Amino acid sequence: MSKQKKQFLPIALDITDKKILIIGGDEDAYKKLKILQRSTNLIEVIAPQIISWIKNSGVVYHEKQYSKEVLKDYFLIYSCVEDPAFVRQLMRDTKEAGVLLNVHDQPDFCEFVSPAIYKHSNISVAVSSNGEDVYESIRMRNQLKDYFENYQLQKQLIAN
Ligand SMILES: C[C@@]1(CC(=O)O)C2=NC(=C\c3[nH]c(c(CCC(=O)O)c3CC(=O)O)Cc3[nH]c(c(CC(=O)O)c3CCC(=O)O)/C=C3\N/C(=C\2)[C@@H](CCC(=O)O)[C@]3(C)CC(=O)O)/[C@H]1CCC(=O)O
Ligand SMILES: NC(=O)c1ccc[n+]([C@@H]2O[C@H](COP(=O)([O-])OP(=O)(O)OC[C@H]3O[C@@H](n4cnc5c(N)ncnc54)[C@H](O)[C@@H]3O)[C@@H](O)[C@H]2O)c1
Repeated sequence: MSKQKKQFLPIALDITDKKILIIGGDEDAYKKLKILQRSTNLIEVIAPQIISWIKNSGVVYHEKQYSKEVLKDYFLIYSCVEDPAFVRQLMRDTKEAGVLLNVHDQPDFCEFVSPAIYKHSNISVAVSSNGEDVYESIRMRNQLKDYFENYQLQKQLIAN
């Protein structure tokens, strides 16, 4: 039987005073951290080995293995670990703890996916392909970014 296609709902979540956990401490985790830092400072990282870029980014980090007891302290979990056995266990743990999980670059395992975002003051434009074509999302976000930046520029020119 063919697998049912996933459906993702684009929404905007209130993350005020809510901590986000990134599991994994390599370059992928760093990229994810930089994206999340555009929206919040309440991010923590856990991994047995953490690269210095992450350590120097001002984030709270825990240089140790993840264990499921930590999940209750966080609102969202982003995993940047490749090991499939680890991911399978993490999916069970997050389900049990009732916390939402994003698995970096693996839509089949994601309970939410990250859109490509353009943010200007209070306006956010978020593009998602329902987890199907991230390159198209990034391309479209970049086009929208150009459009909005030109629009801002034109407004400034008219005002002066
Ligand atoms: C938008 C962004 C947000 C973010 O990550 O926060 C994001 N990916 C970004 C970058 C990026 N991703 C990849 C590269 C190539 C370089 C590299 O390999 O490193 C780059 C470019 C780069 O890193 O510069 C590879 C990739 N990504 C996924 C797959 C698997 C697949 O498609 O099946 C593959 C392998 C594809 C292949 O086969 O080649 C999957 C996902 N990536 C998503 C989001 C979700 C879908 C969103 C949607 O619905 O469209 C989803 C489903 C899950 C998730 O991760 O949430 C962020 C842009 C940040 C920004 O520019 O602001
Ligand atoms: N079983 C497998 O198939 C398997 C397992 C591991 C890695 N790999 C492959 O090996 C390559 C490189 O592996 P890698 O070591 O860079 O990837 P990795 O996914 O093991 O590690 C990525 C990051 O996650 C962290 N991490 C690993 N286990 C963790 C845990 N229990 N708790 C918290 N953080 C943890 C690491 O410290 C690292 O920072 C990848 O391409 C991957 O596909 C395959």
